[in-house]
Amino acid sequence: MGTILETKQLTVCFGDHVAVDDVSIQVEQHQLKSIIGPNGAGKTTFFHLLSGQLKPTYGRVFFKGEDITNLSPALRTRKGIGRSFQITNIFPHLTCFENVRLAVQSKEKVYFNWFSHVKRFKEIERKTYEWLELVLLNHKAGELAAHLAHGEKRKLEIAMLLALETELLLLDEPTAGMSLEEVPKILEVIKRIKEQGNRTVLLIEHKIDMVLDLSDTIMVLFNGRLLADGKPEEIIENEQVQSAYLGGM
Ligand SMILES: Nc1ncnc2c1ncn2[C@@H]1O[C@H](COP(=O)(O)OP(=O)(O)OP(=O)(O)O)[C@@H](O)[C@H]1O
Repeated sequence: MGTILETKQLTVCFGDHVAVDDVSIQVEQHQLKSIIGPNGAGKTTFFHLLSGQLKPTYGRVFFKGEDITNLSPALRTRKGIGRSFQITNIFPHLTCFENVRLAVQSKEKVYFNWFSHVKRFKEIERKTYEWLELVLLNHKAGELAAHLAHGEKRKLEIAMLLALETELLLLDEPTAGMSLEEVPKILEVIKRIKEQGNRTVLLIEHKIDMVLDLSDTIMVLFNGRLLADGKPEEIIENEQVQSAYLGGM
């Protein structure tokens, strides 16, 4: 295991407002790190800087040792950084199966030999069902994505990110807008991804029980600054974190 993602003094200003302020972190490969902090702390802005939607005013982002600060979002995706975009990445008029198959196919090479083509097709189909199974959507394979419940759409989006062989998953509040019944299912999906052991996950989440249950480490942002970064038990005990949260509320 080593560091897969690193930020050095990452900073972004909107006019006079410093939304992310001098944040230096390291994320270990195959770990799950959560980002918590009160509303407006800079969590989503920090994700924008990692995925390339925003360029920093100052500081650098490194992925697997390579400086990616100036790369576009598309190039970062190709390198293995995938972000869930609150279901805007799915094709509503295709079935769940077709959505995931598109992602699987985009990672496969196509051969123009009839026999290998048939074999390849079966392999793509097998992989597609595997991803649907992992996100607990195999029973919905034939259903149009547009007809899914909100939580199911989020799971479909995660399946597509996994099928794209994303090494680093950026999940921004995966339970946002979900019904109470849907939340445990997304929790189960993230646990399954962790159990597979070959992805790194950065998770923004307000549900603190879920964060404590899932995280190897937690970083806390407050007014754009990194207030704490450590194991869940250290974060819970941290007095600055406690007062920031209580003060923030
Ligand atoms: N494009 C922008 N222009 C100006 N200010 C912005 C912009 N994007 C974010 N901000 C400000 O930066 C701060 C951080 O916002 P951000 O959305 O990152 O917080 P957050 O921690 O994700 O909050 P929440 O938990 O409510 O989603 C806020 O004060 C927000 O108003």
